[in-house]
Amino acid sequence: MNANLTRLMAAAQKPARRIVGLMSGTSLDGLDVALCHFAGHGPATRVIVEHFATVPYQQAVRQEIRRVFARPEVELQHLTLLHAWLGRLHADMVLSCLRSWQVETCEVDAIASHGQTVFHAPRHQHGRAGWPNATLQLGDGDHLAVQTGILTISDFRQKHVAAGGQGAPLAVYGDYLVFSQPGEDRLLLNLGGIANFTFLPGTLAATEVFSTDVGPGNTLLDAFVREFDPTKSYDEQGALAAQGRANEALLAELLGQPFFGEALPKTTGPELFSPAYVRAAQQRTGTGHLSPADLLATLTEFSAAGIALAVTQAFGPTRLLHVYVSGGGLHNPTLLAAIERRLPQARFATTDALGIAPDAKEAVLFAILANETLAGNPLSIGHGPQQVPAVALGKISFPG
Ligand SMILES: Nc1ncnc2c1ncn2[C@@H]1O[C@H](COP(=O)(O)OP(=O)(O)OP(=O)(O)O)[C@@H](O)[C@H]1O
Ligand SMILES: CC(=O)N[C@H]1[C@@H]2OC[C@@H](O2)[C@@H](O)[C@@H]1O[C@H](C)C(=O)O
Repeated sequence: MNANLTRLMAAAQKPARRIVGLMSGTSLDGLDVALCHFAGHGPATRVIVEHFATVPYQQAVRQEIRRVFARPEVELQHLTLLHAWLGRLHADMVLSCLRSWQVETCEVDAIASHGQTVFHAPRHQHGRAGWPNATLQLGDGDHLAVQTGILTISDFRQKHVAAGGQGAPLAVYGDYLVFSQPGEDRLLLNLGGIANFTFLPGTLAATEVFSTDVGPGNTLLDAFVREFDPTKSYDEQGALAAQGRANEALLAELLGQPFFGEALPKTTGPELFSPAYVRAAQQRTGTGHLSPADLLATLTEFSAAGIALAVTQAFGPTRLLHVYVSGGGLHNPTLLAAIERRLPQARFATTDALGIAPDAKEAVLFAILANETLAGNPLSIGHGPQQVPAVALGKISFPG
């Protein structure tokens, strides 16, 4: 048998394994690297995060990604180069994390790499009749495998699309396996560039589980803060928004986007929720004069309102939900306060209460997906339009 396959089978058959989960999200803040120790798979999965770091992207890296990020038209050569360049950059970042944690590459069974989303195009967003859902992540897994010498599983979203999904949210698989709790209706709310949640019923009925994007999280806040002050990349602690007052006319106009009326589950991205979208809404409502603080206050309310709308759409206004928050938006108290005010029926905590640091959660989720691809079986989750594709996700890259 090919030596790579022998190694793959050995990794798959181990009772426990170590997987490095990688996530670089729509905020372009950096690469999240989580070294996870797994025992078991499927509903018996036990995961411990041994080490976690966010390796920040240098400004120059962000600029290279922004040349193609969420843009319908790009320079094809640059896109091509980025695919290889990001693969190598991510490999260097993994190797430097492992060095600083004093972990040898031979002690790691696999890397689970999400890659960098550069364009997300679900059907409802691209609107081309007869064309499928589509999504594109860069940072090819072969480069990671060859540069690090570690078996790499990557490009998880394509199989989801191939099997009828929109390529996201993939959080549902890992959330279901590690965060379900009998007797507690849980909502795992992630506040990244885009906000999403997974519902985990206290009955543990897998058919009721689903995951959906709900609208912008931080993406618009970041974009306008950058525009007001290019030296900043986000509204530190939500301080600017806290100084302003939300403009109700603009808020209502922003919420008029048909995305908010669509059935759950659904996905979106900065392709739709962009500064251009906000400016057009400002023009229609004559609110182009808003101060930076008032605009940030309005956009912060917009993110909170999108989340509350989806929760109410799914569960009605009174259901008691235990919400566990993760993602960078957790560091924005103005955003959190707005969400809590709009969901008075919910109890809030962070995923720390569930044993996973909120900043590490998405990287851990991809490690869980790789663990399932290696050792698990396709999971049957959801029902009807909320059915989650029951497939093994990701592509396997051998180091040699
Ligand atoms: N101290 C802080 N104050 C305010 N906001 C913060 C702070 N730290 C992080 N954030 C927000 O969190 C964002 C990063 O969040 P995160 O890493 O969860 O996003 P992501 O994974 O890139 O997004 P997605 O989940 O949509 O792919 C930053 O861009 C910023 O908006
Ligand atoms: C296409 C894409 O990269 N989507 C991301 C993004 O960031 C948050 C939200 O939009 C979510 O749909 C998804 O990531 C998480 C990890 C997911 O798939 O569950």
